[in-house]
Amino acid sequence: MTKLSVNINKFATLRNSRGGDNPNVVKAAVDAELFGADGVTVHPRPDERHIRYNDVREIKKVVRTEFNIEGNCSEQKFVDLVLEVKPDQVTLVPDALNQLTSDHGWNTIDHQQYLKDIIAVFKNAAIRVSIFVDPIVEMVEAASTTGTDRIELYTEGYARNFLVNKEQAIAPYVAAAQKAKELGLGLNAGHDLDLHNLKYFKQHIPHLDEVSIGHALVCDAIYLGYENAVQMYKRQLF
Ligand SMILES: CC(=O)[C@@H](O)[C@H](O)COP(=O)(O)O
Ligand SMILES: NCC(=O)COP(=O)(O)O
Repeated sequence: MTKLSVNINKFATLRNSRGGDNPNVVKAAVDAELFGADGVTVHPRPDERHIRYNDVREIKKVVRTEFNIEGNCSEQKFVDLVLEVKPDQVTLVPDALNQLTSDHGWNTIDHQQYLKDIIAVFKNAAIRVSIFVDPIVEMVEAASTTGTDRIELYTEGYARNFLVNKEQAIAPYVAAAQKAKELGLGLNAGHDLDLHNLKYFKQHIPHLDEVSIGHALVCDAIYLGYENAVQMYKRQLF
C-alpha cells in the first residue's frame, strides 16, 4: 500500500493572506485524516510564510496517522523543532534561504558526511529519516550509505515531462526506485504530483511507501471539495 500524506502548507498560505485563522490549519490536518489520508506533511520554512513553527507543535497534538515534517536541516531552528515535536518522519530537503519552493534533491555524494552526521541526530531521537533526492542512480547509491531509512524522489521533473512524453518521464524514476529497493531503502515521492500523473507513477513504481501531495490537492479541493479531493487522490494509489 502506498500512503497518501497530505501536505497542508497551502492552507497556511491562504490563512496568512488575511492574518486571521481561516482556514484553521489544525482542522485541515484533522480533516485530512477524517477524509482518508494516511498522513499529514508540513514544510516549515525559515520565513514562516506558510506553516509556522508553532503550527507544527499544534498539529502534532492532533495527528493520529503519520506526521512528516520536511525542511532544511542546515537551520538549527528546524533541527530543534523536529527534536522537540518528534514526528514519525523527518524529510531533509536542501533548500536555499528564501526559495520559492523546493527545486532540487541532495547531492548525496558531496554531502555524504554531513548527511551521516545529521541523520544520526534524528535517528538517535527515534525519528524515521527520509532525504529528498533527484532520480539519479548514483545519488540513490550514495544515499544508502548515509543511514537514512528512506529517500523521497523529487518528482517535479516527472510532472513536467509527463505532459510531453510519459514513458520518458517515468524512466529515471523507475531506475532510481529499483536501485533504492535493491539497497533496502524505503521509497517516498513528492512535488507536483496531481490527479493526472499520480496513477501512472504508482503503476510503474508499485513499491512506493508514501507520496506527499499538497499544492495540486489543495487546488483541486477548491473545485471538488476537500473530502472528495483526498478520496480521489487515494483512489489513484490503489
Ligand atoms: C519537498 C517538497 O517538494 C515539498 O515540501 C514542497 O516543496 C512543498 O513546499 P512549499 O509548500 O513551500 O512549496
Ligand atoms: N514532499 C512533497 C510535498 O510535500 C508536496 O509537494 P507539492 O504537492 O506541494 O508540490
